[in-house]
Amino acid sequence: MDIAVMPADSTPTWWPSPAKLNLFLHVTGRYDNGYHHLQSVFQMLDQGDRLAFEVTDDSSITLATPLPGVPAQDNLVIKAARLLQRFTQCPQGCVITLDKQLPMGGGIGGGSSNAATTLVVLNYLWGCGLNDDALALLGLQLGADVPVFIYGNTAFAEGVGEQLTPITVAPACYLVVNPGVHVSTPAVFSEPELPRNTPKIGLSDYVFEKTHNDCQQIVCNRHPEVAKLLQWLVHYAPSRMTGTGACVFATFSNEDAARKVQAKLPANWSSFVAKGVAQSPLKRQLHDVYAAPDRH
Ligand SMILES: C[C@@](CO)(OP(=O)(O)O)[C@H](O)COP(=O)(O)OP(=O)(O)OC[C@H]1O[C@@H](n2ccc(N)nc2=O)[C@H](O)[C@@H]1O
Ligand SMILES: Nc1ncnc2c1ncn2[C@@H]1O[C@H](COP(=O)(O)OP(=O)(O)O)[C@@H](O)[C@H]1O
Repeated sequence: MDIAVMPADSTPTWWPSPAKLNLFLHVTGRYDNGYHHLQSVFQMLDQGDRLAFEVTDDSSITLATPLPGVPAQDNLVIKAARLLQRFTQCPQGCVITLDKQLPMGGGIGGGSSNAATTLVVLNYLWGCGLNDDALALLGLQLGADVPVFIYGNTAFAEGVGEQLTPITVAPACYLVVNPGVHVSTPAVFSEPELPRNTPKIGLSDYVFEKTHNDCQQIVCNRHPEVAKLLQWLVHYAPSRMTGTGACVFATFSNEDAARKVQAKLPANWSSFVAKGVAQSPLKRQLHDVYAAPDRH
């Protein structure tokens, strides 16, 4: 799989819904409600899905492009649109088109990003007037990873991933590989052997080599294909699993180097190459739209 760069000027207006990587993921404790206290760096990528929105005068919300295996009422795009409509009592509705490129359930945040793009763009198109903090709070009801996509910055994260501080990391190009196995996030977090006491680090202490992903060993034990992929990739570049898996990323200083290794990948592993960006393409596009002189 090779994901095309998202155009900002095609018709209909496409809105980016980028992927993320967890450059590291430490589990530092557990809340009373069972959720885990995490530390992570969310790296925004320049590649992802894209969505288009057509506003309607009635209140119906429709997804024109259903996802195989995901009933419409469970699709995070529909859930996000309904949540915003209910919260703001907006009388308008919409028809949404989702161009799905990212593998689902791979730890690269596709569903959460789709929800965030829906909240951010409908807030603009419906004229709801919510700020990012309000949208992030709404988004958190849909998933722990939604707020980072609302703010759209590469960020150091704490809490369940909602306490975010922008961070500057070294420019890099990533080869993201999908081993093709499905890993359940709740299953990983309910594993008795999951390390849950990793000492906290400060934002300024973050160094890739001195951090790790606490979920990686558990996932490798349960899914040998992930372990095999990691063993293959580390031969070429520093590599790590993202989130609760199953995707794995290898880090390169430039696109050519990433593409050379991509060309050597065994055919059973799909992959894409993406650049790390400080600000998500969604936020850049939104900024341009708000800055346009003819906006109504
Ligand atoms: C851990 C991360 C890192 O990015 O994994 P990935 O999903 O990206 O792989 C995410 O924060 C996941 O966020 P998200 O996928 O939105 O998770 P949610 O729907 O909120 O939670 C799914 C389930 O995971 C567990 N969970 C999730 C987040 C957290 N901090 N502690 C938990 O224990 C809970 O059992 C929860 O019911
Ligand atoms: N719009 C959507 N895109 C992707 N997955 C979705 C969407 N709506 C609901 N889901 C469900 O959410 C699950 C997690 O999706 P995703 O965010 O892609 O993975 P992850 O949280 O591992 O990065 C999927 O397996 C799917 O069942």
